[in-house]
Amino acid sequence: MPDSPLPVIDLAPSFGHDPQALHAIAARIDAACRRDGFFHVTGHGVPLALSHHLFMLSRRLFALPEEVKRRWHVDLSGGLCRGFDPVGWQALESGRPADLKESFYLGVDRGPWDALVRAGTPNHGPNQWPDEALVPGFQATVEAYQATMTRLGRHLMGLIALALKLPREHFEPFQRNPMPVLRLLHYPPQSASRLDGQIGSGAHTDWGGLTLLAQDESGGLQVQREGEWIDVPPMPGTLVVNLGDLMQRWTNDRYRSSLHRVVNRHSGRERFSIAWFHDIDYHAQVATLPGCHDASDPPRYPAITAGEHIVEMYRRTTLPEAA
Ligand SMILES: O=C(O)CCC(=O)C(=O)O
Ligand SMILES: [Fe+2]
Repeated sequence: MPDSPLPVIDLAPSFGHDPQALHAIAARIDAACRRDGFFHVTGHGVPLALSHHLFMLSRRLFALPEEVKRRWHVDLSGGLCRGFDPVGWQALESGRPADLKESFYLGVDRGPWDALVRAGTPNHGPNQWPDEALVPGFQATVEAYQATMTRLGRHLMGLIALALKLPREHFEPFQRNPMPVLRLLHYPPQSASRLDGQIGSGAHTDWGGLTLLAQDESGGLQVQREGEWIDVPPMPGTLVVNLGDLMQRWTNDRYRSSLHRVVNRHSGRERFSIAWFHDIDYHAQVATLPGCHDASDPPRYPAITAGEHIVEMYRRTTLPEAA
């Protein structure tokens, strides 16, 4: 396995009952969250066959003709951010040209009877599913992956609570009816004809709770540390975990939501990744955690509603539809 400048944390012992092992993992997570808010995890329990299968289906999906993919364009999701977004839809770094990537967004598949949907909660509703005949097994595999990542995300939130010297269940009330997002990403090869300054994903921080990222072997993900871009190398079988803005706010800046970007440097090579944004309940109030403020370090941020923050960030990074 290649070396990484980020810690590689084996989660396997955290699924057992040895309190010392748990304490040791929580301490490593604490250090990683304070430094960059970025680390690799092994022993995470996500079956390799499941993520391989999802990568394979993602390749199949993005290989479809553009006009077919546009049948599930996000703009057809009725104001939800669900479905296919082509190159040109998003610029994560303001002032840069559109990111050189296309993606497919999937959320919790909620029908019209769902209480949050009936209440008109932004971004809550049904997915747009590609036709089963075009990408056989897509829905079943996505749902299996979503279930696995929901469990892992909750598990990690428990470890982060321990890292913050809070009860392991501290974040449970914020994840009763959450709004996680699965995003399949495809970075076409960066060609000579690309626009000036155009890269796979412009520099950004993630907006929500945790991101759990599976990347293929191409490389290209970079995180900013003390003003320098450092590579987050692919390490087969591991996931990259990074904290989003809400974790930084919650911890009063003790934990970091770091700038990162994707530069697909291999000419002629496409890159695939799968991001799981483990976001909390839309209506969850994120206010400075106990233990993260005192008289000498009062809360730096007002309380914020998780969903409102995330929906606003979608709005800010979506480009007006190119003609
Ligand atoms: O594709 C990647 O490696 C990272 C994607 C990312 O940072 C994002 O979608 O927020
Ligand atoms: Fe990101």
